[in-house]
Amino acid sequence: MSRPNEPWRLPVADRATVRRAGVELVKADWRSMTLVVLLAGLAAAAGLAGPWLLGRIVTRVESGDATMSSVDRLALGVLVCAVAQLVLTRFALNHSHRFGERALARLREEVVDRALALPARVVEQAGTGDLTTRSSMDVGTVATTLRSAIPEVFVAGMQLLFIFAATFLLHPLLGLWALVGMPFVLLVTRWYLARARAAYLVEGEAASEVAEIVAATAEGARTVEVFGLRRRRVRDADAAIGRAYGAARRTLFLRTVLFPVTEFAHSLPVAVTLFVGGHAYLDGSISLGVVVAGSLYMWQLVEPLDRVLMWVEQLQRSGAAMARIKGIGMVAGEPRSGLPEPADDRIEMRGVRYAYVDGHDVLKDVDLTVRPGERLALVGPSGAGKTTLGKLLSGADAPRTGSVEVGGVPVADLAAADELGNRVVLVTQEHHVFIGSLRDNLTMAAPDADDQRLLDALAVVGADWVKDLPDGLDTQVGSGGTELDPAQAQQLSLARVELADPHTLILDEATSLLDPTTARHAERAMAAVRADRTVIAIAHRLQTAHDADRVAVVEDGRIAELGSHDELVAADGPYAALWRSWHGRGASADEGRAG
Ligand SMILES: Nc1ncnc2c1ncn2[C@@H]1O[C@H](COP(=O)(O)OP(=O)(O)OP(=O)(O)O)[C@@H](O)[C@H]1O
Repeated sequence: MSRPNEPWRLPVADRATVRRAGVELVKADWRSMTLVVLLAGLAAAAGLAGPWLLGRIVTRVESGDATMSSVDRLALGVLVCAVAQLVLTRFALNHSHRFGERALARLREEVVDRALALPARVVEQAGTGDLTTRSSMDVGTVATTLRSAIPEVFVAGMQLLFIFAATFLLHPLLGLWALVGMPFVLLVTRWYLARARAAYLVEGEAASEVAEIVAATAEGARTVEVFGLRRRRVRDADAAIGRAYGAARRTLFLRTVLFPVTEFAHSLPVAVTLFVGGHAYLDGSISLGVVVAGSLYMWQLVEPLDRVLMWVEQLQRSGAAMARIKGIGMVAGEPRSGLPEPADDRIEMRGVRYAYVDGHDVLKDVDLTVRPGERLALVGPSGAGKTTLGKLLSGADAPRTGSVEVGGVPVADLAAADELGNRVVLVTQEHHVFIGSLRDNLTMAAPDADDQRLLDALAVVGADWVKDLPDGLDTQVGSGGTELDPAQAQQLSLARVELADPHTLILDEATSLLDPTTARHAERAMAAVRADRTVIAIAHRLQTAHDADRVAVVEDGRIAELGSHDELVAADGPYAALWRSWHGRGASADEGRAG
């Protein structure tokens, strides 16, 4: 699948990591797994008693010493064993599914944690398609295995072991012939296993590529239309689908060799037992009851062998899926535990360099100290690096070199450990309303907050509309629920900030799309949240800079000037020029301040 200009992809974990991950999932819930194995073993044993009892009935009838009551007793035994098998299997499956769901929940949480911890630059490089496929399709594949694979493989494995043992005990000759299909199974499984992991990894990667192209085309539909790129996108999508089709055909080919050969190998012992047993019966060396029981055992062999095989295939598929899921963590890194507590609220950037694309630094040796409680405005021409600076200050990404720390602890580490949200928060113009109740939307910022605290936070941002909601904090919002207008959505997200209670806000004051009345409400809500906090504002309006304690002028990835509005105007440097051009060429600083 290697192609020229292949895009950068998220990595894939090696076999040892996948094995360790599987073991850890089982270890985390080992009691439940032990119970499942025990129940499954008992069910398998109960299943074996049936053919053995049937064989005894045949032997008695054949030897002529069968009475009505002895046959009835044996038949009742068959029935009891069948019922016992049914009940034990039911409980084994019930426990195994519950184990699977718990393990899956842990895996899902891990995927979400790791995906959220991915540096923004990595997400952009990898594309959302790959990430989405890994966290949905791949998690789904592993889910199927977690729910059923372990108990099913155990049940089937034990059944096989017991059946072979029972056949040997019944008659060693029949026991030996029972193994006749094994060499075929071993050879074809070896052949398959040598190829399956690579083939399934390619299949997963091809699915990611299709998802990526579809997502990117949908997101950029207007651009595609405006620039007449439709044909090109269709061609790219066709090529990706073609590769996905080829990858799926390869895995299909592997299955079409594996399954028929093993089907044949499974049926072979039944035919051989009937043939060899029949001859032995005719020459009087074996009883009819033994041949019947032996054939029934061989017949019983087919189903667990089929199941084991199906799961071998599914395990390969989910091993590849797990390798892709664990690959996300390889970039995000393990969550760091035991981070020291920041000594204070001071934010320091030292010698920071940062690049989106290797070799093109967009921040170049930035040093900046933000004092607790101050209002700092970042200004500068478009593309100078203000937003990037904001991203690094908010821990969304780590610098390439240098450090960004709050109270002496790297902000990116605090963000990865989920410890930054109550210290430094980036407030943008995107105000996401999550599907769920209003309460859910708020408590995500403060899980322990009671209703009164939630209502107080809403009151701070002026969200009076909460009183009019039919179900109050229980009102369902987000897609499909009560529609919140842009101003309400902003108030909700600012109420979340108020609840998280960070000491520092980084405000990306992107040009607002709100209408004037809504903008006024929004401004009031924002002012309420800003009060008593350190504020770093990425300013698009110079009025913000004018009102700030200090202004940092960013030019070409560097801080060109730093000082108060008055100092910078007096210095007559780049800021003074910006200020003058905002007020009209030649305007005095006093006039500017009045504006
Ligand atoms: N995701 C990205 N991938 C590659 N380059 C990027 C990315 N985002 C920004 N850049 C580049 O980094 C540089 C700094 O961009 P940044 O958005 O930080 O500037 P800015 O000062 O905030 O600009 P604006 O005022 O227009 O928002 C620019 O040259 C921009 O093209």
